[in-house]
Amino acid sequence: MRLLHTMLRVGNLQRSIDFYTNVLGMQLLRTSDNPEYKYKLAFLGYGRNPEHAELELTYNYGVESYEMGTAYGHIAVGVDDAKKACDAARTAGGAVTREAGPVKGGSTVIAFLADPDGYKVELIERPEQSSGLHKKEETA
Ligand SMILES: C[C@@H](O)C(=O)SC[C@H](NC(=O)CC[C@H](N)C(=O)O)C(=O)NCC(=O)O
Ligand code: NI
Repeated sequence: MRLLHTMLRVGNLQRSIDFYTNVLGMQLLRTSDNPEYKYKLAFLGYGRNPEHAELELTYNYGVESYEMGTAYGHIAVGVDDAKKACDAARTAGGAVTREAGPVKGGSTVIAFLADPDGYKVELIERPEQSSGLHKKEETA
């Protein structure tokens, strides 16, 4: 098996496409429209399945917002420099909700953005080289 995508329901498809491309540097991979069932899809990412997991954005005709609830956490994006990524995000109109800094209880530098619908996006600095998100992290 392999992880293919994560789906988020959004209130304005182009607004979200603009965010994930202009602010987070993703590619718009494909879109589709399903008039029978009244929804549109956009797939974005840093590459295509199966090598890269993708983000699936779903727009339901006429639905401009959703209750975020308390269950959703975040999607995470690896970056070379979290502070620079936050500065670039701000310049591109993105909202930084947690400035770059070590994760609580660890040394890996993280930051958080909010996308146009309020979904949180975690930026993790050089996850491949990080000494661990938490002091007592153990590889399973
Ligand atoms: C392309 C594939 O990755 C999909 O996820 S499409 C699956 C399809 N999605 C929708 O219907 C989206 C609109 C829906 N109103 C929603 O908000 O989820 C889906 O869930 N189909 C259900 C089925 O039983 O086919
Ligand atoms: Ni899907």
